[in-house]
Amino acid sequence: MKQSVKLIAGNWKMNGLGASLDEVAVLRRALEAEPATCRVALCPPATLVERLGAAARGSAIEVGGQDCRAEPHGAFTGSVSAAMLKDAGASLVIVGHSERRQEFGENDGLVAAKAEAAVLASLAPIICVGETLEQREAGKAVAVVRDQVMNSLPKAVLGRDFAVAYEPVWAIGTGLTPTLEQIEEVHRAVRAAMLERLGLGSAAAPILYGGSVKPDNARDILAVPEVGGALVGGASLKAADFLPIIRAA
Ligand SMILES: O=C(CO)COP(=O)(O)O
Repeated sequence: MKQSVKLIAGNWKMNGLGASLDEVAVLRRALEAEPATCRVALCPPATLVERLGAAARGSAIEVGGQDCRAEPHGAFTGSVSAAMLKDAGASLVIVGHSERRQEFGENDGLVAAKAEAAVLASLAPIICVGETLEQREAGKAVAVVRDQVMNSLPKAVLGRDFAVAYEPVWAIGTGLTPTLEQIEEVHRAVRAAMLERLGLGSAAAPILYGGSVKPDNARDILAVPEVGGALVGGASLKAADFLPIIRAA
């Protein structure tokens, strides 16, 4: 199923201080001069969500968080709830990024709970899945990703704004990408799993590709069937890199 409007989301990870908002101003001016034909979002560190929201206010740039706690509030030192991100001006939140699955031991059940918390707070979750290099080399990529989709998507996303992001762990920050055929194979499997899990109501939710998306490969990747956008790490930090990816959508 071809999506009409793609979503290009930038994940700044733990990069960016106040000065990075200059890049947002550059991006904003470029998009005001020539509007994007896709949705554009930036997910900065939590400390910058509010300021980035202010810098982007009135523009087409949406703001997102990079993670949220599944619980609405409580004694969870260092955590941020979905409602707090919403209150700070976010409209989206990434959940289940492989860096959190690996470094913080987050499993599919927790990711599903976070995605549910996000929709309850009226945030659109971007739910991440993806295989490790070991799993791909063992021929298990499709099975692993299918399993993650079946278990990381709560029923609560049905009828809501949400996206799934396929990010092969071995492609993140490495400059390596799967072939276009491999991307298509996994994206088709993700769509099939979404339909099996959630039914036809999930057909409009985009499936983003993430992992070493750059200005020079974005056009080809975004033209692959079932690729409904991109989740961009390193190349989202500078407007000069992010803008060509937006233009390729
Ligand atoms: O993890 C990613 C986005 O969430 C991808 O990061 P890179 O684009 O830097 O490979």
